[in-house]
Amino acid sequence: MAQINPSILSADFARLAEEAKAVEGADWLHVDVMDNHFVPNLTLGVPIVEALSKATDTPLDCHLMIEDADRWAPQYVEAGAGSVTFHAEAAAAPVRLAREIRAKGARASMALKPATPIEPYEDLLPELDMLLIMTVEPGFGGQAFLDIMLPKIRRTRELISKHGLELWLQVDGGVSATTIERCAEAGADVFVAGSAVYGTEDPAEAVRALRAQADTVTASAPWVCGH
Ligand SMILES: O=C(CO)[C@H](O)[C@H](O)COP(=O)(O)O
Ligand SMILES: [Fe+2]
Repeated sequence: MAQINPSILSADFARLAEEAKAVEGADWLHVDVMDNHFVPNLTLGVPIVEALSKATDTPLDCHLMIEDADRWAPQYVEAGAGSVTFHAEAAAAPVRLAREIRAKGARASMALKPATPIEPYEDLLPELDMLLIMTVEPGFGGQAFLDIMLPKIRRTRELISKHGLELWLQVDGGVSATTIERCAEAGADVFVAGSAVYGTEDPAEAVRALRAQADTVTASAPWVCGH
């Protein structure tokens, strides 16, 4: 079954706890951490992740768009994140970092910006629980989906299959009712959606509708393992 991870970036930051509860039933709550250095935007950090993890039963999927990921990522596990994604471009020692995240008890995930190819990271895939392919330039919600990322999603799915891995393949950026099926057809099975969830009247219903739409594709996909 496809997983839908609503991005809190598109929620009302003055009511974060209520907004987190509004999507209970989603698989994970996606939390975008930005430091105004790795990306030109600033959002939230460890204390807010800690507060959010106490405010909702939905596990937190922390997407760290920050420099010096090696130093900071483990702190997000300690703050209560169930999955921590660092950027390949921001990690000095990605293997050591992934092992540290796993050893602390969270799922380890690595993200690639649009211009970063997957191929140099092929041998690292067994160290990861999820790979995130950005389908916009990271930094802001509400941007248009980059179709040119579809071949990279496809190639990544092929590498995962070739190595017989149970790695989740996440897409993030511009995922909506008009783009989710293309992502699923290319091989994604975890879908982040910000504006397509929180920009609607009924975020919980938007999550259900997106999941049903993705499942029309993933239900028959050979790569989908029992999530
Ligand atoms: O990582 C992100 C931006 O860097 C966000 O997760 C993403 O943009 C979600 O928002 P939307 O679905 O509106 O594109
Ligand atoms: Fe994100």
